[in-house]
Amino acid sequence: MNFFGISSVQPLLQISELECRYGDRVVLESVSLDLQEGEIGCLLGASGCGKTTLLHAIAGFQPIYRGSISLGGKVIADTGSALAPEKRQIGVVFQDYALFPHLSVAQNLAFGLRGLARDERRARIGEMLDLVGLRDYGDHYPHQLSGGQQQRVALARSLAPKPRLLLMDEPFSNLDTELRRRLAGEVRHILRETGTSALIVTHDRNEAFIAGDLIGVITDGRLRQWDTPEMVYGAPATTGVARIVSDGNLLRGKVIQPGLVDTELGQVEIEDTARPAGARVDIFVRSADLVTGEHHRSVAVQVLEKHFLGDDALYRFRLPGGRTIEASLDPQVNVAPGQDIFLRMERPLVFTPDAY
Ligand SMILES: Nc1ncnc2c1ncn2[C@@H]1O[C@H](COP(=O)(O)OP(=O)(O)OP(=O)(O)O)[C@@H](O)[C@H]1O
Repeated sequence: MNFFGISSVQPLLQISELECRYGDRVVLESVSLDLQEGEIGCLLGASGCGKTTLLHAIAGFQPIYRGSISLGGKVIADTGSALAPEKRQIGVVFQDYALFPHLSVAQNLAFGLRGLARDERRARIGEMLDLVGLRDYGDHYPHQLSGGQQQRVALARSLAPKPRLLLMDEPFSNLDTELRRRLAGEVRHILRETGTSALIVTHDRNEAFIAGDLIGVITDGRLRQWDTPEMVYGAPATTGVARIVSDGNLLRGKVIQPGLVDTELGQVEIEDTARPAGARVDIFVRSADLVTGEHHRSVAVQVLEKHFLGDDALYRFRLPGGRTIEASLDPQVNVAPGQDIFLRMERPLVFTPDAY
């Protein structure tokens, strides 16, 4: 128990000030995060930001330049030492499933269970197949399964030896959007059922929101925020995080009076009244938070494009100053390219300029 009466539980995974390099090039810098036993963390970020490098460092496939990684309170890697990957009790699921094509599903699962007695092994395989809903597929070969089924086998194979931590690198990226999101939900359920902690790399924010208790957003090799899905979405730490967790537009602004900002898209009220008149701010407005109709804060903008998407439509507008922005609006809004429409923003997110 600490001073506040909250028991301070030792995190399962603790990464502290981690730095990784390829040659002289720094690809991860000052990365720190804690993952508690049973928690699922999702790492989000654009291609090349360093997500896979981070997973590889945790798994033991990537040397670390600075900082440390601990599992269950024991350092498994720091600047001077590294525990061999096979001794870390960490399971890994890759994007390409990596199933052995010449082995049946049951034999694939048996691969990680070579230390067990035959009966125990058979029981564990049955349990795992049940868990992933493939009870009758033990004798099938990988090529006889759909992509989603293959990924479930890969998950079962990684969970079979009861790893302390499971790492998944873009596990669903070979699947179509609908299946990807459904599997993200299933994986969450399976990890919960087995009490397995996991870190999942993805570039699909919806997948991350569905699967994760915590979301980590990486831009340019730095972990900018490590927080609940609600906080990462509702209060992104930087404009870079905002861009990764939602579609929207970044506008330059200037505080005219505390609580009121002038931008290229007119004036907008902000909750933060601590910023003084004259201060420069960046305003991020989500595409879904742009509203049409006459209002004392609205500005006339020109419709450039309209793309019907079904439930909504994606519009591109030209602001009076010349730049373009995107908005997600009701497809029933009756305007055509070339026409003007009144637009204003709601729920602006305010940042100090250049807070990437
Ligand atoms: N073996 C390597 N040698 C040199 N540079 C590398 C190597 N592997 C990755 N990189 C570089 O390190 C950076 C981070 O790569 P990493 O694979 O971790 O990114 P990522 O976020 O997982 O990307 P993606 O989403 O495309 O898989 C990239 O700029 C990449 O080009």
